[in-house]
Amino acid sequence: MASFFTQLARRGFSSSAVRNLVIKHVTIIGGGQMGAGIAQVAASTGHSVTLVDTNDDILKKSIKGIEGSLKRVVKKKFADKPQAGEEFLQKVLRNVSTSTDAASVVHGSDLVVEAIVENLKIKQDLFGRLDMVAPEHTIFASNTSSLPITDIASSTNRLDRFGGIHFFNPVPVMKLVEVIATSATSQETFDSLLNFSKALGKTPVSCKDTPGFIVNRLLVPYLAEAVRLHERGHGSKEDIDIAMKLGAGYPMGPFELADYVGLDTTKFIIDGWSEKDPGNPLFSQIELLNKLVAEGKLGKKTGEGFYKYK
Ligand SMILES: CCCCCCCCCCCCCC(=O)CC(=O)SCCNC(=O)CCNC(=O)[C@H](O)C(C)(C)COP(=O)(O)OP(=O)(O)OC[C@H]1O[C@@H](n2cnc3c(N)ncnc32)[C@H](O)[C@@H]1OP(=O)(O)O
Ligand SMILES: NC(=O)C1=CN([C@@H]2O[C@H](COP(=O)(O)OP(=O)(O)OC[C@H]3O[C@@H](n4cnc5c(N)ncnc54)[C@H](O)[C@@H]3O)[C@@H](O)[C@H]2O)C=CC1
Repeated sequence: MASFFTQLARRGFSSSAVRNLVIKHVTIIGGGQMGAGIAQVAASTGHSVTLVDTNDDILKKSIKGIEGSLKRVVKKKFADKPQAGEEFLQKVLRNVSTSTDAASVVHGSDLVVEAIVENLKIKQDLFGRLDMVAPEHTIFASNTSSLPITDIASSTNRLDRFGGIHFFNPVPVMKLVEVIATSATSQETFDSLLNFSKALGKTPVSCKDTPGFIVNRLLVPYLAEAVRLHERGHGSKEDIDIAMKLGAGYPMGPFELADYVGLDTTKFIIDGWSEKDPGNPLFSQIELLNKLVAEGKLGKKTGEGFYKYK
């Protein structure tokens, strides 16, 4: 059945008539680490989710990943009730459907969350196409790590219904969501994204549309400096990782974390920022990172990055 807001939109009410959209159906585009994690958490909290990627093989892998991660959650949450745990798992999986054609599934969506490759042009192309077919009331949001939400939104005609919703990896575990408003994001859209984040059991913080928002503006220079410190011969990867875990209390050292995030995504972020701010030494090229990415060593997801995982 169409949601209340879909019905409103069909009757010609624009988003400005809707004070705070209650999000029920979510389309998530990109079934990689982040998209699959967001889909899992949204489905676990009773949302109906359509997960989109470029082909069925990737989507099968995404669903398998969601199932594996859910099993870890269920094992903990339903430790004394395995039958109830199994029922919960099956119910959550039933909340997720998949598609390789975003344009054909967004018609029923209250919210589209994009979690595809960190490339401005590709994100703009996607949202530009979806803007033509999505209902009036549908909110668009990007999970970008580093790109300006304003630039991504510029390919659409729904600047008031466009914001950033930045999750952290692994999504089922990390409690934070950064909600980003551009100068054109309406208060209704922003509130809907904040409430959606809370409905997922996360703690949202409000961010401006500035490079890296809050967390990555602080995290990226730290990670980059860790590699430079190593390149200068001032510490082994292993010692730097141990030092930051045992000395600063971080759950992962910088090299472990970069491998976990993905070195391709890491390189997209550094390249994008150094292009925008070429003189800034914080974002200068990192030879070791470039070499690993050129060799297809993208971190944990490919079995090797700074470390080996096989
Ligand atoms: C060096 C290169 C420099 C280049 C410079 C440029 C860098 C640019 C990079 C920018 C990156 C930007 C990315 C971004 O936008 C934002 C981010 O997401 S940053 C990443 C944030 N994440 C973290 O910091 C993660 C830190 N790590 C951890 O918190 C833990 O290590 C982790 C939870 C991942 C694993 O914990 P650990 O104790 O090691 O392992 P366990 O297996 O025991 O797990 C603990 C606990 O958590 C549960 N769990 C783990 N993973 C999942 C999962 N996928 N699904 C469900 N549950 C999971 C597990 O079951 C355990 O639960 P218990 O209750 O303890 O049993
Ligand atoms: N990896 C991380 O730790 C974090 C990443 N992010 C951001 O989330 C986004 C995704 O990152 P990951 O999930 O790590 O990447 P990933 O590489 O694991 O997954 C990206 C997925 O998007 C798919 N894809 C690419 N183009 C597409 C298109 N046009 N239509 C549909 N699907 C498409 C790919 O096939 C792939 O499955 C990026 O913008 C990244 O910056 C945000 C927070 C943390």
